[in-house]
Amino acid sequence: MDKSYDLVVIGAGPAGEVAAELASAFGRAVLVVERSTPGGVVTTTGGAPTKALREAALYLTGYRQEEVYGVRAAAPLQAVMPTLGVRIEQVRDVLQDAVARRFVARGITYLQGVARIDTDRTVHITSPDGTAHAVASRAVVIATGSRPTHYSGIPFDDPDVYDSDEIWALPAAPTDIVIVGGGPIGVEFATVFTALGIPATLVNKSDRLLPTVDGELAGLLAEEFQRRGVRLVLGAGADGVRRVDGRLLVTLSNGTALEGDAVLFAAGRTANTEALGLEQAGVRLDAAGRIIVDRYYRTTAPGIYAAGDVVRPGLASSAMQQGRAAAAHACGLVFGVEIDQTVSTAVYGLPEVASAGATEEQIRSSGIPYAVGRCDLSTTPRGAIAGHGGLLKLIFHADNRKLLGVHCFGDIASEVVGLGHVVLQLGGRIEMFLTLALNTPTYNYAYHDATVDGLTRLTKLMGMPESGESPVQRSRAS
Ligand SMILES: Cc1cc2nc3c(=O)[nH]c(=O)nc-3n(C[C@H](O)[C@H](O)[C@H](O)COP(=O)(O)OP(=O)(O)OC[C@H]3O[C@@H](n4cnc5c(N)ncnc54)[C@H](O)[C@@H]3O)c2cc1C
Ligand SMILES: NC(=O)c1ccc[n+]([C@@H]2O[C@H](COP(=O)([O-])OP(=O)(O)OC[C@H]3O[C@@H](n4cnc5c(N)ncnc54)[C@H](O)[C@@H]3O)[C@@H](O)[C@H]2O)c1
Repeated sequence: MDKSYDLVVIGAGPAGEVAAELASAFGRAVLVVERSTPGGVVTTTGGAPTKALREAALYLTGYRQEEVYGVRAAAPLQAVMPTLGVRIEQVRDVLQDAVARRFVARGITYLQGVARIDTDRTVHITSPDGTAHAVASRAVVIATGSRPTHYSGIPFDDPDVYDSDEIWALPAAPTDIVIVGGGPIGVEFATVFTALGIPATLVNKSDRLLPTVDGELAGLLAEEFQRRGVRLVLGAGADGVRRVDGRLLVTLSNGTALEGDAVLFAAGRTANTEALGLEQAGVRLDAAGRIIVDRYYRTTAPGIYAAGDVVRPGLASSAMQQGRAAAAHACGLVFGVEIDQTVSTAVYGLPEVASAGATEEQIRSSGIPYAVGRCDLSTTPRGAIAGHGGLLKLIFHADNRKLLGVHCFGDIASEVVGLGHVVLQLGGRIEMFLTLALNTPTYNYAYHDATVDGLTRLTKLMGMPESGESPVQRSRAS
């Protein structure tokens, strides 16, 4: 045995990093094993590179500024493509270096290699040069993440059929592209290709985009995509891809087919559980191949925990919360066990779509009486200056006026929902926004107008209930 640790963390993505840092902050001896680079998917093919790509594509092509200023200071596509690659590498380097530095600063031992767990929580590590290590640990956190799901019938070995890991190796701009999957990945890549002037078709099995997002915002995004020339094919699944006369043909469940120069398949992710020795270690998987955990992120094997995408592919934010909770329990710490139950998401489309809390569909089906306040962002000083519209939508309980959900469609929507997220966490009422001297011009000022709108609608409803379409929905389930 090379050494003994209090905690061995397998995987240096967001879940693994925060698990390690919490345990180390409380004086535990921690080893992180990572087969690739520090930072996980967020820094290699996920959150940071995709947003860096989007931001660079929008900036270099002047895409969203043309309709505001009437001129487009765009660089030609041939010049833009290499610049995008350079920029993404810079962002990756900054973030991977930052994670590596944090490990050093926090006294966490970091070892590059592939890890496998043995029966007695011994972890075997094979370094890139083939050197084998074996370490003992009081506890192990598995944070090995996920990868794109490959479905049978989809020829991923074709050089022009990509998943969201391989798309980064695109050698040149395709003449057009079919994107399969209308979840966050499909929406974000449709945004990038459209900004670059590459015709994109987006196919989604579900009859709407972003099935987990508030329907009103998903509808606004679909309208905006169509206005900008994205071809949307909703309610049809892609069941095959083949080559016909040099082009790719994507066959759909509705009997039709779509043609493209390239295909991006972005329809879900699969947990990385292979070759970890889980079976001999006693760690059980569910039917979808994900590690089964309890509320403390304990697996079915004593002293072995799992967190992040390997438990359920989701967001970096929730992966971090789970990693912290797992490490806290593994090390007997009380700090950090609580998980934020407010669902919060941000998808970086055209424009951003972000939410915290319940959607209108969820609230309606729960039978809670609710009201909605809206603000058209183009009517706020900040929106007018930017020249871009959008929507801030606040949903609140009609009886006690507690905020239930906040949804935003517009520039920096991912930042704007933060204020609502805090009020949701505090269990605050909608009028809490009126107690804040919200700075202007800011997009956050829209909370003021949306609150006044919501209260006005609520008062009208309470005072004079009437049939027909009402801005305030009183929907008590029978
Ligand atoms: C294209 C894309 C965009 C995304 N955008 C966002 C976003 O904007 N916001 C957001 O919140 N989330 C986003 N996500 C999701 C987010 O990236 C994941 O939820 C998050 O990375 C999960 O963190 P994790 O630590 O569980 O796993 P990962 O980040 O996948 O890290 C797991 C690590 O474990 C390592 N590993 C695996 N097996 C072993 C082994 N046997 N031994 C050693 N190391 C191993 C891997 O190399 C990897 O580094 C995006 C995902 C994708 C694919
Ligand atoms: N900004 C963000 O937060 C962000 C960005 C990218 C990815 N992610 C995360 O990464 C993970 C993967 O994202 P994703 O978009 O691949 O998956 P997803 O599961 O969120 O969405 C996949 C979509 O593809 C559709 N689909 C499935 N099979 C299909 C088929 N054969 N034909 C057509 N449509 C099909 C589904 O109906 C669904 O709408 C998610 O957990 C997501 O939260 C988050």
